[in-house]
Amino acid sequence: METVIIKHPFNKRDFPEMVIALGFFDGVHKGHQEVILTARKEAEKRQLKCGVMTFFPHPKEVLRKVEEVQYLTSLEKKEELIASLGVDYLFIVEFTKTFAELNPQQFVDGYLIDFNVKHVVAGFDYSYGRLGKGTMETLPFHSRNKLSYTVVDKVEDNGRKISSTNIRLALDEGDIQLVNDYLGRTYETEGTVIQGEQRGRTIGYPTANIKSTGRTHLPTTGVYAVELKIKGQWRHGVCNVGYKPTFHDKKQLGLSVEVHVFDFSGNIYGEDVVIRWHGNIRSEKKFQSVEELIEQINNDVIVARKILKKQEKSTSVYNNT
Ligand SMILES: Cc1cc2nc3c(=O)[nH]c(=O)nc-3n(C[C@H](O)[C@H](O)[C@H](O)COP(=O)(O)O)c2cc1C
Ligand SMILES: Nc1ncnc2c1ncn2[C@@H]1O[C@H](COP(=O)(O)OP(=O)(O)OP(=O)(O)O)[C@@H](O)[C@H]1O
Repeated sequence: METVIIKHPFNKRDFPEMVIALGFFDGVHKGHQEVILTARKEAEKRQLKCGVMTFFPHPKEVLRKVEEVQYLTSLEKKEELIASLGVDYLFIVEFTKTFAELNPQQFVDGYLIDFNVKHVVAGFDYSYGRLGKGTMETLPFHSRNKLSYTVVDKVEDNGRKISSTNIRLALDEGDIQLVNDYLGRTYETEGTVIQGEQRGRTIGYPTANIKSTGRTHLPTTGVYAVELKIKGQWRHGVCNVGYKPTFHDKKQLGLSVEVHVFDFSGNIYGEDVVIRWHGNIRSEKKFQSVEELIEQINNDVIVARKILKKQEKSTSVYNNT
């Protein structure tokens, strides 16, 4: 797959005729996979190349609908996932205020027709152009019938749309099961191991304190069964996301993410790591004594091992790397 970064206005380049899937695609969840795989099928049918057009940063952020978007996938991860779906071209269009001002006609002319797009695929709720005024139904009009299109029906779960927004809400509720169901793979976040307070080892549970890379959407505070990829190897563990209320009255130190890796010792400060989130165990609590906390962690480890053993039997194709 070739990735092409587009800054508006861009220097026109010749591309082969193609079918294109349109959307932001944060998380590359099951709904997105359906859209992209439909584009691939349409491309094969027409013997054309298959492209995906996405944007960066998130339009909601540029249009100030939200202060900051916490992403489900970094740009690199999104690229990797889209490539694994057999796409030929990924266009990452820099989303700026000027780009957002393009009306539907200008978007269709400048970003679809000029890219040699012949057929467009998007979901049932996709819109484009200034104020989202262009829809799939207006595409023949705006393209003077040069473009045909396929609309993908809503991919849903119990009547609820599988969407990036609903996955973020599930993370905010610590519902990892739902997150992973919607993604069709296990949720991952990237980070670096940093220095903690060095207390972990004194209570018998040394932890790797992890600072997330970029603007990652973390699960809410609580204890989780996880895998941690260290130096290329996946290891089982248990993770606490929180403020350690047993030791700190207020949220003094900010949010910490720490993983106790089972049967592991070694200095990993400064290492880049990946956390794979497998299941929620409980909420974070303030304990009256360190002994009570240790007793609870002993139990967390047992529960985490059970969850991880169970998931090993049902590993998704995405989880092989
Ligand atoms: C599995 C696990 C569960 C934890 N649960 C809690 C908790 O419920 N409440 C709390 O105050 N701290 C909890 N902690 C955080 C410990 O207080 C923390 O690991 C310890 O203070 C060491 O921190 P440090 O690595 O920054 O030195 C948990 C840690 C782990 C590994
Ligand atoms: N559940 C779904 N079923 C069918 N198409 C979908 C689904 N979710 C997204 N799409 C389509 O995938 C493309 C990318 O959508 P987009 O990036 O807006 O995802 P989203 O999950 O709807 O995001 P958000 O929650 O931010 O609205 C669009 O064409 C959109 O219509």
